[in-house]
Amino acid sequence: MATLTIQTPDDWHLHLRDGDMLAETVAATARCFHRAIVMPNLVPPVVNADMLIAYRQRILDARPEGSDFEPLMTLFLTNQTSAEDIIAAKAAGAVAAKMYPAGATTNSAAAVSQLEALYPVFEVMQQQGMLLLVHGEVTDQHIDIFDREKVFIDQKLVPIVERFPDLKVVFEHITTSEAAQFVSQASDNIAATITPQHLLLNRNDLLVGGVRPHNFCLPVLKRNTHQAALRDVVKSGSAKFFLGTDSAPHAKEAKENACGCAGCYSAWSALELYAHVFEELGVLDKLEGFASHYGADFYGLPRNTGSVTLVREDWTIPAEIILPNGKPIVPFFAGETVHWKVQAGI
Ligand SMILES: NC(=O)N[C@@H](CC(=O)O)C(=O)O
Ligand SMILES: [Zn+2]
Ligand SMILES: [Zn+2]
Repeated sequence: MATLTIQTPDDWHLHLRDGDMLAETVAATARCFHRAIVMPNLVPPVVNADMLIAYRQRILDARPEGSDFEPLMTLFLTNQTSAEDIIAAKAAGAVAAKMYPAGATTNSAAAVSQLEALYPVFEVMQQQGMLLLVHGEVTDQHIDIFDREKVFIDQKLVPIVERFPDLKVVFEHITTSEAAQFVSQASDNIAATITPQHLLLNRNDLLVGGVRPHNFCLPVLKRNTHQAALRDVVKSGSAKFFLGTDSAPHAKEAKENACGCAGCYSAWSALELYAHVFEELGVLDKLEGFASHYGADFYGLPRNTGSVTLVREDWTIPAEIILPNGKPIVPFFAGETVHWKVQAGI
């Protein structure tokens, strides 16, 4: 049987949620990832050091027996975030701060409405060596949803990168050829995460033959030429692009809804789906760099010491997962057959 062993990977973009959900989400990620960058878009969001410390503890408490999973915490930027907040968050162990344009995505109502007003905060982050993570979409009513990432680059990201050349920026969950090109050509302080869904799917998978709410995430899936551009950059093996699942669970009833939530719960199959893509591209040998090396290197953290083995074996992603509160979640790719499986018990 074919197997593939790689250094233990990390997930550089993850939503664990809170409360009851943590028992499910922490275990699902800890089955193969040692660390994860934990997104702060709770309700209310994680806006200060005290909230960050308390949230981190709730995550640690939810770890399965024997797990050494390590959450890497992030601060949610708002119009009110101050230099002191950044310094306190850093002292509390935050590795990054997350910038959502207000209203861009799930639970971002409290986020930033005037990006330029945050420049003094970026200045302090640059000094402190704290990374800036961005959800890169503008929110202007008149900008088409398929163009929101591209416009964000020109209007928002280029000025930030020019003004703060020493600030490390992760352009999260990129979805377009423009973003792939921008990051490729930018300085070494700019990198990007790529999700499994944006490598596997394009907007036909969202809309042809009926609306597929479980393929709906933000930034929304784009046309196949953009998907191809993302596949090209991972195929190239560039260290500027690394694994960030953006696994983002929502209750089934919130996804299968007249106003369905954005987010794909991919933690059950994420590493396997990346392996599937890398195999299709004929570059399985490049999975380890993408999943286990480049993210840690960019964040300035040590690479993991353990290893994870994937076995080439067909299995089917469950149709539903029942949460401790009895509510079902439909995982990403539910009912589909995946050809790789992470070996259990490592
Ligand atoms: N990606 C998504 O579609 N949703 C994320 C938020 C985000 O990462 O933008 C969520 O928190 O549900
Ligand atoms: Zn986002
Ligand atoms: Zn996300």
